[in-house]
Amino acid sequence: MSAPILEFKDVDVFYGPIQALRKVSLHINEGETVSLIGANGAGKSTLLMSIFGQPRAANGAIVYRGTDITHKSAHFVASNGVAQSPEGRRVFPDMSVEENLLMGTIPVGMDHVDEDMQRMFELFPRLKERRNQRAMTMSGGEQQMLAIARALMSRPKLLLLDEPSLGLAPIVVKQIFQTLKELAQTGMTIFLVEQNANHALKLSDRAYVMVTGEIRMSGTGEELLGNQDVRNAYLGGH
Ligand SMILES: Nc1ncnc2c1ncn2[C@@H]1O[C@H](COP(=O)(O)OP(=O)(O)OP(=O)(O)O)[C@@H](O)[C@H]1O
Repeated sequence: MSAPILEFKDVDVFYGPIQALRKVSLHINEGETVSLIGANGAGKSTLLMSIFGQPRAANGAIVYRGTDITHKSAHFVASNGVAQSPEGRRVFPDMSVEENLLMGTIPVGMDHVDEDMQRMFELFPRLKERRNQRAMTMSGGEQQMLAIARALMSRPKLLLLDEPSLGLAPIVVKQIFQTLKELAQTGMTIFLVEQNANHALKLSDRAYVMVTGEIRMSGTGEELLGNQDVRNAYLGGH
């Protein structure tokens, strides 16, 4: 078993008087695909954003590659190999596909930009066809591909994905998850936050279930897919 690349140790996060994360402990090993599933408002996005210190953990520790990053800046975390495809994609609407991809190099500089852009176009051929198109004119699925590719432009050691299936048609979700599977097979470490438990659990080596800010269950993707409580709560009982 490889070493954890990321660990949460008893992390509490508050928004004013509201406690959004409660004593959260979890870990992600190098090369793993791990997902965090849970309902609306469970705290999944908060957990991802707390890796960048926004919001900051009030108690506990977040450790990345052996360094306590609990009080580090978002810039420190990003320039040390963590990249995120945020909830709602947040592509730069007036910029072209290529310009959006260039923005992804900001944390690390442009030394490998041509090579990396080619790599993104191989992973997402649809982006190659649309390289000069403004992001705002692209479909939701294409924007999602762009958000993932933009994150990959910094050559992350850990890729965070917040709800990549959100608002997309089932066939597009299938394509996105197929690409994530290919990415995982290259050895990329992926931490995925999803409401679409079915796709997330099928893709993942391991997963955690979050309910109102607490980790309630964990196991392999397969174990959780077969768990009746998980099926009732997140898979429509089937
Ligand atoms: N900026 C904020 N200020 C106050 N409360 C917040 C803020 N952001 C999130 N919360 C609250 O924290 C809790 C967790 O929200 P969070 O967005 O992390 O959940 P989530 O599981 O990602 O849900 P969703 O899938 O709907 O995004 C919710 O009760 C939410 O209302």
